[in-house]
Amino acid sequence: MITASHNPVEDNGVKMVEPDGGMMPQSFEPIAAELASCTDAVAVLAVLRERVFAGVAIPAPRPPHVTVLVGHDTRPSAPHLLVAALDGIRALGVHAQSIGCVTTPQLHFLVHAVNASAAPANGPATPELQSYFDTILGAFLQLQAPAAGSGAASGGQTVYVDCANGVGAVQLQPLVPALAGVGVELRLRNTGGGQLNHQCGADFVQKDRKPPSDFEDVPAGARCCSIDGDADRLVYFSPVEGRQGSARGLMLLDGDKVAMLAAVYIRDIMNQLPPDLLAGIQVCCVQTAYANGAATAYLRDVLKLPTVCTPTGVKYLHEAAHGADLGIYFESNGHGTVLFSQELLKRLREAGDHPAAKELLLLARLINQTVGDAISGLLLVELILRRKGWTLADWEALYTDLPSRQLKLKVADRSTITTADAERVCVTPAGLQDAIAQTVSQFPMGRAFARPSGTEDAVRVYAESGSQEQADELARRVAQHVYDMAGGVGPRP
Ligand SMILES: CC(=O)N[C@H]1[C@@H](OP(=O)(O)O)O[C@H](CO)[C@@H](O)[C@@H]1O
Ligand SMILES: [Mg+2]
Repeated sequence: MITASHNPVEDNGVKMVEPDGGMMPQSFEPIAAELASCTDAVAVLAVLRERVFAGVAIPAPRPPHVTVLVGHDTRPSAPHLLVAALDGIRALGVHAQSIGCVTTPQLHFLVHAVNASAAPANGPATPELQSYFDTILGAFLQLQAPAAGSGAASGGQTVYVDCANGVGAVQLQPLVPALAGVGVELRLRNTGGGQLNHQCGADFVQKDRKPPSDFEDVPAGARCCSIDGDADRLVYFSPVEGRQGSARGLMLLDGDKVAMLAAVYIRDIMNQLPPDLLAGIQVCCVQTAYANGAATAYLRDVLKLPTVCTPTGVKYLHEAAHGADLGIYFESNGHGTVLFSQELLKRLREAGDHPAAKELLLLARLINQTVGDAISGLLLVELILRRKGWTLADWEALYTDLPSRQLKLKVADRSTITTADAERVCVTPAGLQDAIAQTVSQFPMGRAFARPSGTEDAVRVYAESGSQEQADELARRVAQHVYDMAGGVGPRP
């Protein structure tokens, strides 16, 4: 998948999808990093010979029935990178096929689907994007029909969608008429007229806490959501009038809130299943250190669901969620999904006509099982809110986020900072963790950590405390410790 996701339009990159539709294995990361830093074709070939094709001729004998599918997002650099990618794959003796401008999760879904379906005698099945909509949207339409006599609300609902000027603007189109038919009016904004991810998109909304561009006329209190440039992240929000002429703000329902909504709903359905069906079935919610402390407390104290904390990055969350029969994982920034194990699906199928079992089986179709998916996530949220008859305010009221602050700073060499305990504790440089802990102890409900970013040359600091001012001050003081003890460069925070 040729995309740089939520990053600026001038960036581009590659996400690799495994034959089962999963993410690139971590063991390939060092090789991918070497390939990415090659400066010419000779160097690329050398890495391929030594690290990938060790001992095999290039081009290798063409493997029968092997096809590499290539998708891309809306970046202007996509067309020439697409040609380069297709040429490169074919030069290795492998069949390559472009499937055009698709979302990252659609590509994951299609790769999984072609490999999971029985291959016809003359080669693998042809990937059809329609199968994605048939599965995900089809399941939504079946699920949204309220059970007879349930009295679930089915009134009209308008949802403003910030498409980040990315591929979601194209791929959400088929949903518009389908959802209109069941009383949900999607109004797509930032559909390509402006710059990709600039002042818009899930990353902007979640980090800057401001309504995106092209939302000036959207009324305060409206139901809105925002996806990122390759449509694998989703956050909900509602514009809030600024006080006395100040800029408008927003009520944010981030990935943590999406996870809790999904957890509440799934727990309710599971409670309707016969207990023996669930014997030995493990449910797990996976979060990172960035999950708001109030969300973690809600999981533990109200939902009483087991939770796991992993390092930042969906590959870790996905892996941990796979370890359970039902794994719910979302990063606060809106990337995540709900995974069902084969064992759970088997038991649900065996339960025959049990309404709760049928509902969970449909949910496993509605929810993209390969990777976090903004389109599938939007349908999941709309389904749950409709089923519960909830507004965004009802959803937001599940728990109250602790005020938090994220900031980043530069140090000479961020690898001098190493962490443990899912990045919540600094191991080196010596003394940094003690300094952070000492500062945190002075703040009510204080929690803070610092970690080197995996994607940027920066150290990220996260803090939460009883008030916004305290969270801001705690983050600043932790950043000062990092600056002083880990070789900060530029102005001191
Ligand atoms: C705090 C934060 O949002 N970190 C992001 C960011 O990782 P860093 O390692 O923090 O740079 O990019 C990752 C890839 O998109 C995403 O998975 C992760 O959640
Ligand atoms: Mg993305």
